[in-house]
Amino acid sequence: MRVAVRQRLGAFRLDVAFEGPEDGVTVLFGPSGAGKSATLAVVAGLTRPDEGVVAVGERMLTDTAAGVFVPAERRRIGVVHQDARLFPHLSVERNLAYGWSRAKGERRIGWDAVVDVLAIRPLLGRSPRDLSGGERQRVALGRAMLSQPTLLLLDEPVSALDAARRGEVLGFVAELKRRFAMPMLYVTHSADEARTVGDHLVRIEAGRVVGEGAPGVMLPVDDVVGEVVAPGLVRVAEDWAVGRSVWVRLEG
Ligand SMILES: Nc1ncnc2c1ncn2[C@@H]1O[C@H](COP(=O)(O)OP(=O)(O)OP(=O)(O)O)[C@@H](O)[C@H]1O
Repeated sequence: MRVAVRQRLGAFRLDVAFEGPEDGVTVLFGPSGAGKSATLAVVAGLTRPDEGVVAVGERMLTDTAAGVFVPAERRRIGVVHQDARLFPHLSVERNLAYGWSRAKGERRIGWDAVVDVLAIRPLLGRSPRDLSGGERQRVALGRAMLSQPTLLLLDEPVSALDAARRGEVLGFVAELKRRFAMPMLYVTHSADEARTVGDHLVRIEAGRVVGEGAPGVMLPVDDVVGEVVAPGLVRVAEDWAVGRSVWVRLEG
């Protein structure tokens, strides 16, 4: 996956460029207002950048210089939002069937495989209204996967859940990745989530990429507790200090 776009949104300027693995999770993380949603909208094809490219594998989705812009509904991108957005009047099974029916061409991702990986078989006859938040997110993941996406966008998919459910759903995301090798773009403001789920982390602030790397290499120290040992120098716990690049925000 490759994203390199510029877009002016009122007074805000988005100017981001990053690449992510074709069979892993790229996490876009950063504070509120950094431009995460604006980037997702460009990738999903909901907005057109002023300039730049969005590509998944060999497939060019946006290329302003070449006049390429694949409309959102033909991008074959699955999206999971913070709130599952299931159809409340349809059973879990029919919600999944909706995703399945949206697939075009060959179905590489099987119905039973998805249902089993996400452990949602016992829920098939239920109404989304009777599900817990974590269960709803699992069904939303299933519906998105069954539409046979070539890219899965996860927009703060666990932000509305409590800590225990969060871990559980993140485990299912990891399992989907393992089972169905595909690119995923995961947006969050949480450094913790970024480390847990990401293969490649992209930190954005004020519309720009300020650092990227593998979780073991890059240390997104949003929430670090450290000791200021000299102006501009903060010592953090030893086991934190494994990375090449460390972000430390100094206060005062
Ligand atoms: N259509 C628009 N017109 C003007 N400004 C916009 C538009 N869309 C987004 N912005 C601005 O761009 C900035 C980035 O917004 P964005 O929603 O992408 O941030 P974010 O990182 O997703 O934040 P959050 O974590 O709060 O969702 C914000 O300052 C926002 O007000």
